[in-house]
Amino acid sequence: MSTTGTNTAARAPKLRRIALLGARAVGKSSMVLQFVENVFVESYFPTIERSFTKQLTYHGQQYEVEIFDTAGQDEFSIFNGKHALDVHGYVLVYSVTSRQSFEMIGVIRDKILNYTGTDWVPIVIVGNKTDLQGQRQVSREDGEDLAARWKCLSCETSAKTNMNIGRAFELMIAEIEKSTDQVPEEKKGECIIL
Ligand SMILES: Nc1nc2c(ncn2[C@@H]2O[C@H](COP(=O)(O)OP(=O)(O)OP(=O)(O)O)[C@@H](O)[C@H]2O)c(=O)[nH]1
Repeated sequence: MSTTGTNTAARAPKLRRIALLGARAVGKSSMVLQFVENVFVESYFPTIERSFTKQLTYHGQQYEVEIFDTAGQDEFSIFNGKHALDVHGYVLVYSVTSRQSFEMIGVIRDKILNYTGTDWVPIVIVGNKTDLQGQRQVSREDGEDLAARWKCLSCETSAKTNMNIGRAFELMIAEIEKSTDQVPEEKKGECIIL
């Protein structure tokens, strides 16, 4: 049976670019390393900026996902052209053991919205380090309530035990697809310039 152009296009991997942003040491690099290379490293090396690529299949569609692991932010970090990334979606990571890191994702989201001049961008909120239950400062409900307010998706993860790491990236793809479904066909695949 011959393959039509449309079917071929449907099977071609879609390129999706994702940036991980959050406070220092919340586990952004650990999440990416667990997702891409299935490893967890206990030692901490502050990130400057790295990118990784991984193929995944979601709802029968192949994706080539380019992931930008960014340097940890604090309230004084300048969010400007230095961090300029062409991305489709943002994974905002906090640690469930740090209230401050939870508050930081609000600061980062405001910077993204200011920078893009929009009131909504595809975001997934991720509360990492759930294996450290005794040190919790942010409840699951806090994360869910924030996601409801921001109209985005959220989940909790542990990069250490590999809990929900794949799911966090799948939710990001889902959120991006939700947004690209709402734009005309010829605009699909275009990126938001951050
Ligand atoms: N227990 C536990 N430790 C974690 C988890 N994820 C990361 N860590 C540890 O937390 C520390 C910081 O992890 P990184 O992945 O380097 O954090 P980061 O957010 O990339 O840090 P920056 O580069 O400063 O932005 C490291 O010592 C990790 O081993 C987790 O899920 N559970």
